[in-house]
Amino acid sequence: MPRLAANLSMLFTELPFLDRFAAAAAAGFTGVEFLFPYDHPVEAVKACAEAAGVDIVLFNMPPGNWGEGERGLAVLPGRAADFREGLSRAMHYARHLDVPRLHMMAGLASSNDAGARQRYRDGLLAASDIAGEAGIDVLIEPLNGRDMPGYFLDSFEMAADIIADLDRPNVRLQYDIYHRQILHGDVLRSLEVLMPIIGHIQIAAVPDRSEPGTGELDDARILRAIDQLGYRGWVGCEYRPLGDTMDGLSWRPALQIAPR
Ligand SMILES: O=C(O)C(=O)[C@H](O)CO
Ligand SMILES: [Mg+2]
Repeated sequence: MPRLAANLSMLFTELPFLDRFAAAAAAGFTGVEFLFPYDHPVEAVKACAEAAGVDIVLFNMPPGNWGEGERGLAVLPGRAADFREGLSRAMHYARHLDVPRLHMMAGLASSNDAGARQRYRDGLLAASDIAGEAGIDVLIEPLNGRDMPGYFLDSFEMAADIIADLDRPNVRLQYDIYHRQILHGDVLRSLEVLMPIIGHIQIAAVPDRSEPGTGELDDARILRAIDQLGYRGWVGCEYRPLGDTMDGLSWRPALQIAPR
């Protein structure tokens, strides 16, 4: 079964962020991911991950002013300098924390906007060049419009076309099962077709974004299919627990998932 990473931006939120690393390890996770580490000194994040003995497998590049509604800078006109500064900051954290992949959020714009598409392409090429020097992958993730209205990358087909067009081995797909089901459905077949470009997978039940096994999909069958397709990466548990995080982890044995 795939290796599960605890998303510390959604799980163990009963605790302060830096305490969540130890809680994830105590719950049997060997990997963690999160949205943004930038509110904390990189040395503190490193110390917590090392003390807990967990790998940090993914985090996001700075999204701009999240509180003001920004969800990525790449597509925004006039924000190239902010994007480059964010990329530099993400790289500092990724190098120091030995993190092999970064999610580059796109931002809010129409996917039909030619200027936004060009800015996005330029941003991905720059990120690919800089991250590639450190052996780091840059991931792009289609997000559904119910959770993120107006998000530029709102289609898995568009993401696959962009990845093919760039043809950069370190620009890969962040396949979030939750978004896939809401946007397109057809999860099992799309995992098979897209597997060659998948750099990371995330899971949450649909429609409540809760524990796997509590929604409309057969999450156990999906996780078995991911295994059978030969995926050896991580599956990020990016869900909102219905109650206490630890109580909710009973989904793992229920789906015959042993934390690895
Ligand atoms: O929203 C998601 O599913 C993500 O994984 C992004 O990184 C944050 O919005
Ligand atoms: Mg996701």
